[in-house]
Order: sequence, then C-alpha cells, then structure tokens
Amino acid sequence: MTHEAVWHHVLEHIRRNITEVEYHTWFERIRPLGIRDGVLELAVPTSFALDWIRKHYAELIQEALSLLGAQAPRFELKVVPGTAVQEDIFHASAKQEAEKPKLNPKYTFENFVVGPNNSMAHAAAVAVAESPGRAYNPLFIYGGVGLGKTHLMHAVGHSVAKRFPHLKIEYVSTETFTNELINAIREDRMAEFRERYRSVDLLLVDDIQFIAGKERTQEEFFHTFNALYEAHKQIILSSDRPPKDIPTLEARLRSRFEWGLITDIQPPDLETRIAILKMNAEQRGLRISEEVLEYIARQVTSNIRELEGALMRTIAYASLNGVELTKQVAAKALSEIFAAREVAVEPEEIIRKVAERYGLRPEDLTGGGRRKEVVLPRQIAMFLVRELTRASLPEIGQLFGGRDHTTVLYAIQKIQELAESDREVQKVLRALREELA
Ligand SMILES: Nc1ncnc2c1ncn2[C@@H]1O[C@H](COP(=O)(O)OP(=O)(O)OP(=O)(O)O)[C@@H](O)[C@H]1O
Repeated sequence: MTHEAVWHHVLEHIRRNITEVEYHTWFERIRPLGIRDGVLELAVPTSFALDWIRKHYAELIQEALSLLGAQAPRFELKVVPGTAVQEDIFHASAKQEAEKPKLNPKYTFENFVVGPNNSMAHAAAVAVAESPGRAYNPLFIYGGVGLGKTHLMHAVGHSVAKRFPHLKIEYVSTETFTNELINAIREDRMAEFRERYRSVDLLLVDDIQFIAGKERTQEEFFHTFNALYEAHKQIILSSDRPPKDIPTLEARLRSRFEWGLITDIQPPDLETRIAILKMNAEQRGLRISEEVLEYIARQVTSNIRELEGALMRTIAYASLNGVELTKQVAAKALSEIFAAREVAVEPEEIIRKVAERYGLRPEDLTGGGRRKEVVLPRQIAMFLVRELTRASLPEIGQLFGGRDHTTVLYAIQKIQELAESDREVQKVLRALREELA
C-alpha cells in the first residue's frame, strides 16, 4: 500500500500550500491507484477535474514528489467516475464526527508497542480503560513531543467505547477547549458549554501545558474537573511536562492534577524503535529487511512521529525511483534530512546567539511578543534551529513558547525566501552559522 502512503505525504505538502477550499474542492476526491515504473497514478472523478488539476496543480504535486525523493517526479491522472464524492458528503461526515468522539482509528492498544520507556504509562492506561473512574483519576501522562501520549489517550477511548458503549467520551486539545470557551463566552452560550463537558464519562484533554497563563480557561477547567471528579467520571490529561513544571498553573489545579497517577513516557530505546518500525511496515503489507529497519531506527532517536516519517520517506523514495529498498537506498533517502543537521549545537545556544545579535533577550524570541523588532529575529532563530539541530517542527514550536508547527513552517519558508533575496538576511545568516559552527 505504498502508493497510499506516498499520496498521504503529497497531500500533506499540498495542504500546506493551498487554501482549505481549494483542498476540499480538488484534492479530497483524488484517489491514488498505484505506482507503476515510478509514476504515481491518480484517479480523479471527472475530466473537468483532470484538466483543472493538471493546469493548476501539476507543479505542486511534482514538487511534493521530489520532496519525497523522486528524482524524476511523475504522475498520471485518470478519470474514474466512481471516485466522485457527493457534494453533501462532506457535511454529512462532518456532522457525524461532531457526535462521535474524534479518535484516530490507528491509535489503539493493539497498535501500541510497549517498551521499557512507556510500560508504566501503558499499564496505567490499560487499568483505566478497564475500570474508568476507579483506577487512577486523573491519569496524567507526560513526555516529549511525538512519544505516544495522544496515541495512549485515544487507545483508552477506543477500549472504553468498545467495553462500555453507553459511555460518553470526549477528546479535546487544550487549544480547542480554550477556543470553544472563548466562543461560548462571546456568544453567550456558557450553559451549553458547561453541559457539554460536564456530561461526559471519559474526558481526554491533550497538551494541558497550554493552559499555562490562561486564567479564565483554568477557572473553567477547574469547575469541569470538579464536576467530573465528584461524579466518578474518568479524566486523562497529557502534557509535555509534569504538573509541577507547568508555569503559572493555579495551585488548586496543580494539586488536582496530582491526585491520581502521574506517569511519564521516555524516548524509546533502539529495540523498541525497531519494533515500532516493523509494526508500521507490516501494517502496510510491506516486508522490509531488519538491516534497513535498524538503519532507520538508528537515525531517529527521540520522536516516534519522525521515526515513522523517516520510514515513509524511505519507502516512498524506493518506490518512486523504482529501486529495491536496501540499506544504501535508505541512507540516500534520508541523507538530505540528516546530513545538514550533524552539527552538535543546542537550540538554546542558537536562540541566545540570535538574540544577542539583535540586542534582544532570549525570552523575547521565545515569548509571545509580536513587535516588529522581534518577529524577524525569531523567524531566523527558528530557521537556524531547523537547519542545525534535529528538532522537528512541533518541537521547535514548543521551544518558541508553544507555537503551532505551521507557524514554524511559515517562518522557515519566509527566511528561505529572504535568504535568496535580502542581502542583510544573507549576511546575518552567514555570520550566525559561522559563530555556531
Ligand atoms: N509505542 C508506540 N507504538 C507505536 N506507535 C507509536 C508509539 N508511540 C507513538 N507512536 C506513534 O507516534 C506518533 C506520534 O505519537 P503521538 O501523537 O501520540 O505523540 P504525542 O506524544 O502525543 O506528541 P505531541 O507532543 O506532539 O502531542 C503517532 O503516529 C503514534 O501512533
């Protein structure tokens, strides 16, 4: 099913580069058919769509394929009327989603590889899934970016949904909770908001560290928490750090977060990383040699999302270039990502140097300020962290005050453009790279 993985990555690239409306109109209806002799074959619903896509998006699709390592990126469009999606299907499915908990079907216990790094968190999650509201309440899972916190939370959700179909499950990111709260206040719908969150049996809240500094959200969450807790409803929270390290978290919330069980997830060891890659490959119906899996597992050590990305990239590279997947091919596929990042420099050091050059404090760059004087230096710092370290886009977002990865991506693209057109930026980048080397 390699072509599906390839198409998935192409879509991710496209989505970042066009508007949502364009994406829904043209790309959601395309289905990948396969890869033949390095050519990606795509089914489109009508000949009108075929012409339009060829005319307007061919370059973007090719660009995405070359980012995946295709040396001669090629694709072919075919009209397959069955791929048409009725206009209102989007709306119908959106409605259904709102009612069902938004759980990723892939994030189940069966798909979760247990290793020494996550066995405690896994055992706690299983215990909670078996008797929600009774085992550990709240269950607080913390750990670095891309280590499986969301996966475990969703796994509990799936398991509870299966065992206790009558229970109401709600998964929400802290960002969404905050936005919904703001909207409810603005639209005078607070009673409805409260009812929604206080009537659930299992509440899963992701990235609770983002509640830091948001007084009103903390206040509201405090009451939601109490209502659920008192009614013996289960709460699971995830965070990138333990409660005691979340700044400006009200003491009463902190102590509540500590009432149940706090458990962490550490980066996986080599064996666990290989096992995760193996499972991923098997799920896609692919047989990949141990040697190749180990090679990939040795390249990416601290983020499972990136580990999976590296596997995908390798598979895509081999199939788009029509070659067998060997260790040498894997090395080639990954060389671009890892070669440029072998300089041993810490992100904090980069931030410090960039701040110094612009006469700012490091906190100015990592803080929330949007003054003109800090925006460009911050973007430069993000760009250099990406270039000189192994930090992923979400990790960089975290370093810079919990910004979204799309903001980081935008910053990087911006500096890439300026690095070609603006002499001042070229000079600064050259000087900083020298200082940091
Ligand atoms: N133990 C595991 N076994 C199999 N897959 C895993 C495991 N841990 C993580 N993954 C996979 O790694 C990817 C990232 O996991 P997830 O999104 O749960 O991380 P996270 O810790 O919530 O990250 P973030 O801090 O960005 O929210 C997912 O695709 C997930 O399925």
